[in-house]
Amino acid sequence: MANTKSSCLPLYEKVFHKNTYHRALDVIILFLLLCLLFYRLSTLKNHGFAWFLAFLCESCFTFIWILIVNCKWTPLTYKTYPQRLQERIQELPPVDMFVTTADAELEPPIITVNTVLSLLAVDYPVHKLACYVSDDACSPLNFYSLVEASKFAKLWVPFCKKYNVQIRAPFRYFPDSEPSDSSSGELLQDWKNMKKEYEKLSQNIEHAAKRSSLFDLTGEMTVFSNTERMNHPTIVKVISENRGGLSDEIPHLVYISREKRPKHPHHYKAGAMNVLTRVSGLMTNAPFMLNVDCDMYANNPEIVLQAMCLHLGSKNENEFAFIQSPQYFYDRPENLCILNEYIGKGIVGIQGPFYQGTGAFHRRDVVYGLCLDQIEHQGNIVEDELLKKFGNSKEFIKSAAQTLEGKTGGYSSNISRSLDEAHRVADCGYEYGSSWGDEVGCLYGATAEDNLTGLVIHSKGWRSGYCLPIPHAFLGCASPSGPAGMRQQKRWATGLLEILFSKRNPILATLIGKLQFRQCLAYLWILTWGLRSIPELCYIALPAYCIITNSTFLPKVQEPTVLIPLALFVIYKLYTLLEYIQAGLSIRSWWVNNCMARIVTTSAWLFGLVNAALEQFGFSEAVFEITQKIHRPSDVDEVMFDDSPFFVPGTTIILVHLAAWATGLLRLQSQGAHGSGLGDYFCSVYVVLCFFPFLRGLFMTGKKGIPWSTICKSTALALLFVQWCKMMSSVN
Ligand SMILES: O=c1ccn([C@@H]2O[C@H](COP(=O)(O)OP(=O)(O)O[C@H]3O[C@H](CO)[C@@H](O)[C@H](O)[C@H]3O)[C@@H](O)[C@H]2O)c(=O)[nH]1
Ligand SMILES: [Mn+2]
Repeated sequence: MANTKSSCLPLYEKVFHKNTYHRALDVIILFLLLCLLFYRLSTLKNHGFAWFLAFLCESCFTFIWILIVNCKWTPLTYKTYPQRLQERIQELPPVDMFVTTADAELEPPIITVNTVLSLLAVDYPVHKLACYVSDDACSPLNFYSLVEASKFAKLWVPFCKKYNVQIRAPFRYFPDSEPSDSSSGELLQDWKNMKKEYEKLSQNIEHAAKRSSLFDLTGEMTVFSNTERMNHPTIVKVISENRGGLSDEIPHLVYISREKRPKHPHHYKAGAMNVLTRVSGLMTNAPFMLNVDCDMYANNPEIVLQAMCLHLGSKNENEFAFIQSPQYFYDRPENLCILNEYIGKGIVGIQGPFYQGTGAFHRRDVVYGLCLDQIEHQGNIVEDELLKKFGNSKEFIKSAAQTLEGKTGGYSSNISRSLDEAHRVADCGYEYGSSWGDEVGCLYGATAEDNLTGLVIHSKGWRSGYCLPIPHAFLGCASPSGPAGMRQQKRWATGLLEILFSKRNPILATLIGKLQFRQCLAYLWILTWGLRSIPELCYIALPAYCIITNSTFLPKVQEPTVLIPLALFVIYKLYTLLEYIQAGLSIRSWWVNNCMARIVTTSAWLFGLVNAALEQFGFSEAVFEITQKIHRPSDVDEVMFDDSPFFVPGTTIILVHLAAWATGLLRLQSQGAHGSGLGDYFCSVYVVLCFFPFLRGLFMTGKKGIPWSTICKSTALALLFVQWCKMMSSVN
């Protein structure tokens, strides 16, 4: 009885967020921006170069603001009811879970192991789950760690379920989970045993890491002998197989290191994802696939149930192509928080969130290229067509046809059976002549493969869903600060521009595809990150330029029109501050992020733009540099320097403004009168405050100090700039 009743209740509901005052503020800011532009335009002929440049920059900012307002306009979230889903337990579909790792040093195996353990232990019938780990490092250490982890998992998973443990990644669970004295003796005993076992596991892995060059490559490990990271055959190993008996308490666990050969492009993460998709297609062929980066452990044990509420809950079960949960970080809880809170939820209300590369539950048939309007005629698929599309594996094609016909793969108790074929589909030549990476799977052609793949799915008319449970679904390591963080931001900026400059760009997708117009604007907001560096850099240089050339780019203090830029500045800053406070963040993190945004835009994104331009003209090739995953101490707000070019723009900006102040002061002494106004000086001081870490870095040593080589380069650039300003002022 309860069953029939529960099957009528919805599995999720839409929650529209009323945001009248956000909208009002958004519109006020837009209005002020337009006033400013109008004022500039109407007074253009009375002013010089600075005025014109300010007009150009502000036009860009207005355009970006329109994109942002569009993103934020109709926020939406979904409320899910996993307990209702659980009451229909027999109907739960299988889910394949993918973890990608690519470097045993930058991505320590213990982190990957924790992610895998958290996935193996989620609240979902174990025999409906399979976990596939792709190791692009081809590291025996990774394999060894996973084998050890699977032994530990056989204790850990039952323990988590027995005591309903909330955080199922042991490295996050143990430090602060000691049961209180009042808890049952059994729990205390079990907890202590588990802790001891986990310590043993991490020690084993640590020891193995220390002697990893001397790994004993015998037995199971012989496959790793004579392998190099970029030159080795496919390795697929079933680490743990769930044969469906009662004693099998953990899901299937499979290790995959796809074939790599020096002359074959491997397409980085996208390539790894496609191999995972094919191997899992042969072994378990679940209709849904979750993928996470190796550092993104499942923080909410209900996450699979939550996502399934969305996938299975819509009336025709065809609403969403994928369900995305936002990225959050355990070591920097505030990072990305604002982005997820306002822009993220806003995009959910348009066509759905972007695919973020991790924390997403994809429908397998959509990944295989299914369009929304093809659902009706899934029945008649010709084998030849399939061969052309999916490559030359009869077995894989059989499974793909099943998927496209909507027949969900049943539970596979014997996955080792498919091992031979699995090796074949993971070979580096398998994709030649097929549609993998082009029409099928994760798409190639941009280092931001996630955005590209999601965009193409949206272009086919699909929507995506958003899963925002409490506690957060997945938590990972925050982006590092300093040079490594800059490299990551640069890769993103480049990768996003690669999409913008490609034939898959959102504008074409709206014109000839099914991408909604507002979703197109949302994509433009993210894809143009790299382009923003130019107006931002110009605007930051403007106050210095004006002070040096004794001109101004703002109305005089006594003119009433000065109120427009003043109001814009004050309202915008207070507005963003309010957003932080509403999200429960501190004023300090608001200020730090405000400064970091300026620094990243003018350095990492600038180099991202240069990089993307070079690629367009064939001078450089896209690479995916892996980001280091480490536990960081809490002084992460500090900007760390090295001699990479990333820190040249910031240092130059500081030097240029200091030079401007000196020029201004000298002029004040000699002439008294002044062409630049208070506004120019105020802006200059504000810029210096934003780039304060660089000012401090000039006088510090070690990682917090700017190296001499950078200072020299920046001084040369700053001198050039000052010289150019002088030239300009003598022309006028
Ligand atoms: O050749 C490669 C390179 C990377 N990876 C994996 O890709 C994931 C992401 O790499 P990471 O260095 O952590 O990059 P991030 O910039 O942190 O990743 C973000 O940005 C990527 C590109 O936009 C997305 O793919 C990611 O999901 C998203 O978290 C990791 O699990 C890597 O192991 C591979 O499997 N093979
Ligand atoms: Mn990452």
